[in-house]
Amino acid sequence: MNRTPRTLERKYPCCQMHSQEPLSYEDCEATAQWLLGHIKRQPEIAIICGSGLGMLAETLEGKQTFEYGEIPHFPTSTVPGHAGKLVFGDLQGKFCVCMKGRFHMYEGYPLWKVTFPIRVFKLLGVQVLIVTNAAGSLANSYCPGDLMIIRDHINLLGLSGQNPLLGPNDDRFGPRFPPLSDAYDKKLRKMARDISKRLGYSSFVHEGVYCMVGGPNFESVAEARFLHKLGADAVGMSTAAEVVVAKHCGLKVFGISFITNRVVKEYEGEEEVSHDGVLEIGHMRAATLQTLVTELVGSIDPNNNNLILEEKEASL
Ligand SMILES: O=P(O)(O)O[C@@H]1C[C@H](O)[C@@H](CO)O1
Ligand SMILES: Nc1nc2[nH]cnc2c(=O)[nH]1
Repeated sequence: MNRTPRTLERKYPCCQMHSQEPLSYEDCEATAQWLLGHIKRQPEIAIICGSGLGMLAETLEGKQTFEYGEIPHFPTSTVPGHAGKLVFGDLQGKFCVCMKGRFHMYEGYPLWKVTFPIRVFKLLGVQVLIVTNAAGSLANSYCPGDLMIIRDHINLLGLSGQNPLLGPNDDRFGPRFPPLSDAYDKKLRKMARDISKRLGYSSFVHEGVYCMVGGPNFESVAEARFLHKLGADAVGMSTAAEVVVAKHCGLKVFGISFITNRVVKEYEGEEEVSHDGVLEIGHMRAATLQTLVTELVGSIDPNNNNLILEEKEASL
């Protein structure tokens, strides 16, 4: 029985999504074909811009921009700091596609819808996915404004049965049981560490474990302590589901978190986290993340299995 009242569906289109079947391979192909009919060539690298980090998309050269609403089957962004635009253009000589705004489960979208763009990117010819997000720090040594290269993730939703790959598997995307032990590409992580060193960023660039929770509330003190004990260094409301789908369809993945706040782990503390605070820190220090991602894109050879541009290899 469909329990979503029609008036609610009209006001919040994302409520309607719950009553739909997951989008098929053919739907993804239709979206990819529509985009290929509008862009000059196939993108090699996709970048997902997290909360408040969309300015990176503005640095692309020869930009072509599409509102999510005009792209067949695309959901729409409902969160401040997520503009809802897909931007194609050149970055460091690579043709890239940037999601200026992503989708979250707390907006009312099922995870297969949240991750739909990843499969479209694969069908567009993308080989490398760069995911960025805003996250709160659990590790005591991290400060707001720091960056964390994602070494691994804890997909708390996945562990509790909320996975974008639930349901019949379409082998054209990938295997029924994809391995996730090497989710965040080792070479890309090393490249990012080396670039951070060269840029003088080492003191505020960490490498750690990201935990995805459902949100939209920020953590209680007991939850924060629990996640820290589990081994998470940072927590956010995105990314892991996107990475599961990216690995399932064979993309190479690099992930980086922008630490916007400390997650409160003490009952005596005065700090309180807010989305406005997250956006404010994001704007203040977004340039450093932008520089690091731009340099990384410049060092990647998406067509080389080794991923590293030969002339850059010597300088790293
Ligand atoms: O899209 P991301 O993961 O960057 O967004 C984070 C998590 C929440 O959506 C929001 C909280 O302020 O920022
Ligand atoms: N869950 C969660 N997501 C965030 N996104 C930015 N900061 C936070 C945080 O403290 N917790």
